[in-house]
Amino acid sequence: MKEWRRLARSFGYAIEGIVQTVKTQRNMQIHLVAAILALAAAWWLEIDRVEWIWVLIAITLVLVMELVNTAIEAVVDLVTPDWHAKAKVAKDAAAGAVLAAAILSIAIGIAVFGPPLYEKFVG
Ligand SMILES: Nc1ncnc2c1ncn2[C@@H]1O[C@H](COP(=O)(O)OP(=O)(O)OP(=O)(O)O)[C@@H](O)[C@H]1O
Repeated sequence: MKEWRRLARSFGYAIEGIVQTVKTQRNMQIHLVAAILALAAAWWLEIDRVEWIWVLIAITLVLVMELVNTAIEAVVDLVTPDWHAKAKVAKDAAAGAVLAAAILSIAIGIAVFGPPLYEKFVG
């Protein structure tokens, strides 16, 4: 019973981390809006099961990277409020990870939504 309570508490902290990131990080809010639009497009264009998996992977990857980026930013700010070359390396690399995930997501979006959109609007 105690184990279950500990597990539930850890789960609560994880949810808190996600909620806090959504509330404080503008980029996370942009990613969420993009994710909702992608899900709506997936439903509207009736993509198949494998395409759904790719869309869900793309969405999750970007959100995960933004969470990790936020965690790294917080730790760096905690360690050094002053300018530091290594702080720059850490923050820029974390931001680069988000960018790489976002570029992959755009590529997946084009591959999945491109053909059915073309079909719908161009014929
Ligand atoms: N302590 C620091 N030392 C050196 N460079 C820093 C430091 N803090 C921030 N930077 C530089 O400024 C950039 C922006 O940092 P900041 O913490 O404002 O992140 P951000 O990208 O604006 O994050 P967000 O808007 O998601 O909160 C970093 O990518 C890094 O290049």
